[in-house]
Amino acid sequence: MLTIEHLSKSFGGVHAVQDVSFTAREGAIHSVIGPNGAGKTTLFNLVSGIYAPTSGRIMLNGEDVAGLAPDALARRGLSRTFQNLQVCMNMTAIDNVMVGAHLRLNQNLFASMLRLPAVRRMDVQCRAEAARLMEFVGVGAYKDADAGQMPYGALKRLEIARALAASPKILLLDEPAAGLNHTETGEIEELIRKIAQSGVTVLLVEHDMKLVMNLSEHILVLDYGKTLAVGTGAEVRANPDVIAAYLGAPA
Ligand SMILES: Nc1ncnc2c1ncn2[C@@H]1O[C@H](COP(=O)(O)OP(=O)(O)OP(=O)(O)O)[C@@H](O)[C@H]1O
Repeated sequence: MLTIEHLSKSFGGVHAVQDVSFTAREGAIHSVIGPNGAGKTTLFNLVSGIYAPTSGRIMLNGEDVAGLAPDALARRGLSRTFQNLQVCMNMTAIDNVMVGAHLRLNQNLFASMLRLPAVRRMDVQCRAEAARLMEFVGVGAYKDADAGQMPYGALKRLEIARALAASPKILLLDEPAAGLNHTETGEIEELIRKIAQSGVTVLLVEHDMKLVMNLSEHILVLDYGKTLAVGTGAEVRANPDVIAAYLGAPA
């Protein structure tokens, strides 16, 4: 479904991602881990169309999508969340989720301005779907709330609902547990599992190792922009290079 081939990205003299290859299996949960500055965010930004690669290919369902903009990728079934919340606080929670659906829907501006019946019907459907997704991620109680009234943990879930509103086949989650307490992290773990069980391929960047190890079928470890190790949780945990990179000691 998603294959990254020899992907590299440099910023001037900084080689943030160097010759990274990776394949995501449909319906599975994959994680990208590595010490600070390893290149995880850059890799996510490449895959989600925020950066164009310096070299390499990003194949999504057989098409090279490297350099396509995020909205073009959303229409091809790839959406993401952000490490720092990208929720509009002056909008209602449900309107935030509906923004995600509009990435996918091909709305004619003229028809929208005239509020034609077909547009109104689509709006009603879109709102119902957004409400369903809010229930799915566990923030159904905030359907009528302004986003600004929601606690941080609920906003993290709201952002996931917005990404799901684009009906992705592959979902990139950038540090979904950042800033969450132990209980909330456990709940996010359950939610991510539920998303994968619904058939969505998940790609995760996360610093919480327990969450990564509990969830991931496959892990890519980056260090200084390069692939340090790949494998299952047990494999990467036992890898002396990975241990050295995290502890800062020679293997
Ligand atoms: N826009 C940019 N311009 C210049 N250098 C950048 C840019 N983005 C990232 N870098 C550099 O690329 C390297 C990889 O950074 P990146 O943010 O991808 O790492 P990371 O693994 O996500 O780190 P963290 O875990 O701290 O978020 C770092 O050396 C960083 O300083």
